[in-house]
Amino acid sequence: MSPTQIITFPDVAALSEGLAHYVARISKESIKRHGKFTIALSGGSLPKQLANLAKDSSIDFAHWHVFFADERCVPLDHEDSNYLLAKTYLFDHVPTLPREQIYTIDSDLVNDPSEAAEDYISQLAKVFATKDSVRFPVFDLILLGVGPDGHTCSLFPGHELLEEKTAWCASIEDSPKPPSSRITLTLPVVNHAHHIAFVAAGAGKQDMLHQILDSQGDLPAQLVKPTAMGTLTWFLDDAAAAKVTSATSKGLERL
Ligand SMILES: O=C(O)[C@H](O)[C@@H](O)[C@H](O)[C@H](O)COP(=O)(O)O
Repeated sequence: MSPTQIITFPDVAALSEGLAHYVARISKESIKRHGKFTIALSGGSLPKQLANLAKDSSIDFAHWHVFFADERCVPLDHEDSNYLLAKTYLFDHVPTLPREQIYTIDSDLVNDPSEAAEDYISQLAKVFATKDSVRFPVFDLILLGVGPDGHTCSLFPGHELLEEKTAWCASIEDSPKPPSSRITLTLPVVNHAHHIAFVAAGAGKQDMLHQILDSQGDLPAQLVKPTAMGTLTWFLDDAAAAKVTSATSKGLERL
């Protein structure tokens, strides 16, 4: 497994710039390699940090296929919707990204999370071939956030969903972070991605990041371990990284 890279930036503005460079690079490499770029986005503070991507005219959004690493079971225009956040900060500013290549939760199924997860698996299968022909989707890039309890996607500490070994997407109806009903990519899907990047900023994440990055454990974010060919990169601002003692490299120097 390739080693984890931890990259730090002086502030959130610099982090967003560095993240945009990184996403643009992987988008180019992926489109060159297989004619498309498959990406999964998280919610929380992440979509706002992607706004710089819309300013990069070298990005070929026409070949993007966008999924959600997790989604809340709410209508797409609800204030809790991760799709709405991504639309507000990114999709509305990139008219070249075809709307049919943005794969959202089916808003008719938000009252039935397990049906919504099944439907999302079918949507994944359209892009990643059928469930029978591939074991797991291999995303070019999955962008993750991390919560103060060490959760990522909608995979929470101690939750039975961490044991899921075969499903591509699963539902959860007892999420400790509201809203309680969600769908989420599973750990095997996350770990099969070519590139996985965590993005975290702010002093409120210092202690959790120290625990995640400087020790071994079974917090959901610690269970994100790319399979053989994958890379794992952490994008942190200095405030979030203040207590991390593992080797870090400085922002754009490395990118
Ligand atoms: O739908 C969600 O709730 C998110 O996808 C979740 O997994 C998020 O990424 C983390 O909670 C970090 O959130 P912040 O970036 O807001 O701290």
